[in-house]
Amino acid sequence: MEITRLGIMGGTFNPIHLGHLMIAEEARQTFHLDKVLFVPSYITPNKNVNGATAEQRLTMTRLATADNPRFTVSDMEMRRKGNSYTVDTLRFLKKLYGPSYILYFISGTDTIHDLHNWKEPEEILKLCQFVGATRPDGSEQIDSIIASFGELGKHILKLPVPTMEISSTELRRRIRLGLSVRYMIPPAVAEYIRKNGVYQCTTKNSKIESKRI
Ligand SMILES: Nc1ncnc2c1ncn2[C@@H]1O[C@H](COP(=O)(O)OP(=O)(O)OP(=O)(O)O)[C@@H](O)[C@H]1O
Ligand SMILES: O=C(O)c1ccc[n+]([C@@H]2O[C@H](COP(=O)([O-])O)[C@@H](O)[C@H]2O)c1
Repeated sequence: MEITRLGIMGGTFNPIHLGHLMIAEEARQTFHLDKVLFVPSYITPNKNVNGATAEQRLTMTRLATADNPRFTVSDMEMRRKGNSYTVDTLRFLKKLYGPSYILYFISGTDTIHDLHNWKEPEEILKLCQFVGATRPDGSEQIDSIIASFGELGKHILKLPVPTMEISSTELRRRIRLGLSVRYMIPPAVAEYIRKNGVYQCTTKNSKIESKRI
């Protein structure tokens, strides 16, 4: 049986940035993934999402990944609607592709810290290898979280990556204030944001805030 290693990069991607692309590429290389599927969430559980529509987040994800032949985007969570639970996405992919596919869910360490609060975390670890990007200096303590899952903890894989202090929250703030986001997001995404006025709040307060900078 020929094995295919499929990476799944789930995220709100509000907007997608170089931190996301970098960890996906590092995971692809380290775990010899054949492909990485970017899956923008429709509704991220327990997260307030504002500033861009689901459709815009999907479009930006497509623009950001278009130049990498190993990256593709799926709108499966958008089509499924409702809360985008990772266990549902993994079950769907496992059923679609069968046992010849090994699934690698790619995430940041902050995600690993929260994994116990997700829907059916043990089931998630049965369905995939759960990759957690960590700081290269090893300063993050995720061993106790790995141990807390017992035998299933072996499905959590540490991936040391260069630290990139970029977040979508900070990017939305910068865009609102008219600050540069160059070298933080792909140029095609920056262009889309500019043309469509995404995240550019037009309220009186934000104009006042901009003037102070
Ligand atoms: N700079 C980064 N380096 C490594 N991993 C990251 C980075 N930014 C986000 N991630 C990881 O990418 C995944 C998707 O993240 P998400 O789309 O929520 O982006 P975010 O920048 O964390 O967003 P927000 O600031 O809105 O919370 C998560 O698992 C998160 O841990
Ligand atoms: O399944 C869950 O319970 C669950 C809870 C929180 C987040 N997730 C998924 O984790 C990914 C990253 O989420 P976030 O909050 O970092 O944007 C995204 O694909 C979410 O759908 C999944």
